[in-house]
Amino acid sequence: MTETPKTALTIAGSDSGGGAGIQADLRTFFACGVHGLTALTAVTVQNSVGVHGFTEIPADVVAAQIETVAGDMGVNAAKTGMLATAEIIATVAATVDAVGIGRGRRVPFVVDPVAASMHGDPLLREEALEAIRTELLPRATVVTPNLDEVRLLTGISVTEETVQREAAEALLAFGPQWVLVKGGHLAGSTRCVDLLSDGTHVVELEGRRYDTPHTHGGGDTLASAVTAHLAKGLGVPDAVSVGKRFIERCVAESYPLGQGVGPVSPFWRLAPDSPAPTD
Ligand SMILES: Nc1ncnc2c1ncn2[C@@H]1O[C@H](COP(=O)(O)OP(=O)(O)OP(=O)(O)O)[C@@H](O)[C@H]1O
Ligand SMILES: Cc1ncc(CO)c(N)n1
Repeated sequence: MTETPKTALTIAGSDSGGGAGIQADLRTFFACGVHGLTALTAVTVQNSVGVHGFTEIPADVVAAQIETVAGDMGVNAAKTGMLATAEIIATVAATVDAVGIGRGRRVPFVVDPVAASMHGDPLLREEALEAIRTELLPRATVVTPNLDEVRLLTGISVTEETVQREAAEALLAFGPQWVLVKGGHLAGSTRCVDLLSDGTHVVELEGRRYDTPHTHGGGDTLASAVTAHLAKGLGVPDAVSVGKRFIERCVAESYPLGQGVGPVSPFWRLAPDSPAPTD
């Protein structure tokens, strides 16, 4: 018999194109050596060109998925992706509380406050933003907004790296333990810097910026890699640092697919000479 791997739960939407959402989360969990559990929140009709619509899953079914795997298999770390509506967000908040997931609890909780696809198509109903602020951010061990999400949540436009700190402070005021302000959308630089802060420790995670349009699923893949490494027992700064090295390589290995934006790729992890960044 093989030893049981750690488990990571993703609470997220499906991307029919397979590059983002729950599909990206599962392949990242696999690539990082943890067993992936899922609570599906919405089904998007999506390809490399954009999101053509979505249907959400009833909130009680989202809750039941979380409860049923947590009660039987146990969850070592969890993350959120697309949550679609204020009702689903409130239900997820109550359910993670009930099963011991979240800031200050046994199980670390990564909140990726997904608001729109990289094409600008909405993945969250407008009225649900306030629910992210009040229901999810206070429960987050780490929140991982991109720059558009930073602007929506705080009103701060990050146009240069120096403003990432101010944005992190503004987000910390909503109550998460750590904030990771991702810098993928800061154009015009050869480096790609994400800023991690808990208000006391501020860490600049610098990576190379690759000149590729194919970064679909990058945010989901980073948040999932962080979640996987939290599940394995790393602390937040180490899990984020490993996650950043993981996503950097996934962007380097991204590929074209379809007429639009191709996905980042964790396939390099399958090569026998490619140890995980923590190995
Ligand atoms: N061209 C690039 N080269 C290297 N790393 C990148 C590049 N673009 C983004 N990244 C990294 O990928 C991760 C995701 O960042 P980004 O800000 O793009 O998130 P996102 O907008 O949520 O992603 P998504 O494309 O899934 O919507 C970050 O660690 C960022 O630094
Ligand atoms: C389902 C889904 N979740 C998240 C994203 C953001 O990458 C996306 N495009 N689709």
